[in-house]
Amino acid sequence: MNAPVPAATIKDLPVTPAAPANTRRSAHPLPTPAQLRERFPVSRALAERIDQQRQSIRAVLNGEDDRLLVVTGPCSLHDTDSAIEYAERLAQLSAQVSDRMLLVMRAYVEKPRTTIGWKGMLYDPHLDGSGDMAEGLALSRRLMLALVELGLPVATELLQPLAAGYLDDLIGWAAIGARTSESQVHREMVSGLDVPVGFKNGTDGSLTIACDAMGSAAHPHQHFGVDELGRPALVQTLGNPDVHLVLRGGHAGPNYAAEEVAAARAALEKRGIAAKLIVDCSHANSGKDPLRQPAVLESVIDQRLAGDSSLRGVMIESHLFDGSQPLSGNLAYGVSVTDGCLGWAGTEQTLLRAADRLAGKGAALG
Ligand SMILES: O=C[C@H](O)[C@H](O)COP(=O)(O)O
Ligand SMILES: C=C(OP(=O)(O)O)C(=O)O
Repeated sequence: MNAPVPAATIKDLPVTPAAPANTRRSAHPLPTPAQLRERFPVSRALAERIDQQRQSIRAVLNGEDDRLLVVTGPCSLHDTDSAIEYAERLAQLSAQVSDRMLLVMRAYVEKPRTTIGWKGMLYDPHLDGSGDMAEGLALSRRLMLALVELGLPVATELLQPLAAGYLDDLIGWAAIGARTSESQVHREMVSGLDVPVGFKNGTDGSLTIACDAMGSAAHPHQHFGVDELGRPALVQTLGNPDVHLVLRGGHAGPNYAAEEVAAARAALEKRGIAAKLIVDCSHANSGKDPLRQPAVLESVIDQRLAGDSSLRGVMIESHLFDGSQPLSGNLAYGVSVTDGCLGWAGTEQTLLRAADRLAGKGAALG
């Protein structure tokens, strides 16, 4: 094995002649995670509350608390007012169902795209393609902080590993999306997070990549990264014990029915991974029709009531109003600008009904 090169020797190495300028990109400095955390700090009391929220989520995922974890909220956050209004309503609803459900608000500021499209508040907060990421980072952190201060845990998808350090002290639960579950870089990042993380199955429906992801993320890693000051760093991680599978359907159709859930459970058990499943009621499980999400949730409740205790949670894409709208012209308040969502009225009714059924008070839909 080669001996490490002493720092002094590295300094003395001849400088490589500058490569021709790359005309295909330009770089614009951004604040570091440390700067943004200092600008929008988490108080000690709030940090303790977030830690407690993570413990509660872990208890549900581990089956020590038999409530249903419900991650619900907009497909993407694009304006502060509607996000705050949603969080206030959700906090009120949470108080009504908290004996049967643990509600967590989706606060997604990064969107993975199949090809191209708006990538979320963090990248383009003015919604006009100007790509003001310095403002996007600040707005995302400020808004997420405001949402947690309203009382409920927040959930987000961690898409760009470099962005995680700006937000990961605020979140109670995170997802790795269907398009990135197979990525080594994302698995390494998750292995160093002190947050429960769900890996989604692939867009083709593959469970294998998510199972592989869980195996990898539960292990220690050494990987390339940046420190709090934005400097290149060797990052050493301990492995994340709180990883689990999110069933979101795939190109061949949904995967939330009892038969597919049993197959997922068997796939995990074969690898010696405890089956803690979350069903995403949206995406390929609803055929991208947001109004079909209640039927998916209903099936999950049926399966729970029939004795399937591996189903620990659900995800719902929900906003103040039904549907979605294109990102052009005057935007309607409280309507998603990415995937279609179930409106608040439908969300509240669906969750109250599910809570009643879990409490043994309601009957299945005929
Ligand atoms: O949840 C959101 C979308 O399904 C995901 O971002 C992909 O969107 P797209 O296929 O419209 O790019
Ligand atoms: C993009 C999302 O999901 P998926 O990765 O399952 O497509 C999402 O939940 O916003």
